[in-house]
Amino acid sequence: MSFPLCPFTDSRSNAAVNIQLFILMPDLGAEDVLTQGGKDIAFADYSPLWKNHRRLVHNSFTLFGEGSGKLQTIVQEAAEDLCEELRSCSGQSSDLSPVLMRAVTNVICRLVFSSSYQRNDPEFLTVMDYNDGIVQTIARGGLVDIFPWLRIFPNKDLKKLKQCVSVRDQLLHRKLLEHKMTLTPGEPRDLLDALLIGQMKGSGGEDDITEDHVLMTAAEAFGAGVETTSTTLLWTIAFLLHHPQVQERVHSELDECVGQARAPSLSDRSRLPLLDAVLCEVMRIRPVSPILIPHVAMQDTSLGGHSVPKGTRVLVNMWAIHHDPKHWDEPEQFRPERFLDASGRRVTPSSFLPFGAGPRVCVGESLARIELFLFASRLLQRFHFSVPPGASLPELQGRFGVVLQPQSYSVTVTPRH
Ligand code: HEM
Repeated sequence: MSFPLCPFTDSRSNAAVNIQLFILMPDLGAEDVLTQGGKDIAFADYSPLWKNHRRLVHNSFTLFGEGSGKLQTIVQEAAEDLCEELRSCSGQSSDLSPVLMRAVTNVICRLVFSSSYQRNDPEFLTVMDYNDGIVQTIARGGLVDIFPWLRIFPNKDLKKLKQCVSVRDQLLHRKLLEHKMTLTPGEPRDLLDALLIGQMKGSGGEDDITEDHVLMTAAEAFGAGVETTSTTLLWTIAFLLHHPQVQERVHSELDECVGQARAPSLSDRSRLPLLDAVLCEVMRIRPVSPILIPHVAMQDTSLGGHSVPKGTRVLVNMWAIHHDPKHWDEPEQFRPERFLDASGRRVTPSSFLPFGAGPRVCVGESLARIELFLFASRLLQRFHFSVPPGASLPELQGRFGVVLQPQSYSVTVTPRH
């Protein structure tokens, strides 16, 4: 029997459960440096403290998300800046990656500590610089520390990582102090405020978060929220270059349902099912996190007939789930229609899990979906994307950095109106 293999690991999945099992090995350092030994959410062990911490973050994303419209305003403004930047290089061959990265980083800066930056603001350049340093050193290390069975993290990368993390922590610490001095309990302005209020409300129990948890959560919003979202947008444009007829249909949908006079808003989402389906199909065919984040068995158990001793590191092979021919007809084909029913309404197949599932499902899922929709809809409302004359179509194989990303490619951006 053959199984859909994730090309980015060398392990065969078990088709019944699509899970890969590894014996837990000692951690090697980078994860500790990044998170002060698990004071974030993603790498913290399951515990009452982690539950409380995650709840605080989830509640603040909900507060700023669909309900209040604050996040919509932040993303729409960032999308406007992005469009202006693209307009200035229209007709030229461009690499979208740094432009998208800047736009998404700016959203996270506003959401986390309410700073809104111009492109060349020195503080913004510092943020971009240390984030890039962290991403590059981790990617070069082959994710060894996050996936520690791979190999020892090279020392020079660990040194560079420590430098970047130190600059990051100094900046976040300064923001934290400024926030403490201007905080109004009951009126959180951003994620830092919401976490500080959560910390102040602690009852002195074992689930109280500390100031270090507040700092590491702020840091994690960048680590988990920038590369994932900007890379998904990059994949979206790459697939639309390969499928120009799909791009045309998305343009028509936007013209009919939104027009040109105003920016798309979240209330348009249900009226733009094709665009929504394109984003889903991109996350199915190229999940940026194809083996999620490693999980650990908390007790002896079994999965699909394999015994799983307590402490086993468990990897969920999302790549295999998203490419399993039992669930997806011709899984290698890019077909947004999979996510539409016969009357064109959006549907969600049960084997579609780009944000994971269960208690450790991505805590930024709703935030990410809002960003993806608002950025993609505004970009496609205003621009046509094409392959520059003489250039090749983007390579769709992908490469594994911190996330699964496309090889760099160039695109010509042409204003539509
Ligand atoms: C397209 C964008 C994104 C994708 C595809 C994505 C995907 C994922 C996946 C697959 C996981 C692991 C789930 C598991 O192991 O079971 C995860 C976890 C996580 N994500 Fe995201 N993510 C995205 C954006 C974001 C954003 C914007 C944030 C926050 C600003 C965020 C914060 C987190 C955190 C904190 C965790 C760890 C959750 C926990 O362990 O409880 N993510 N994400």
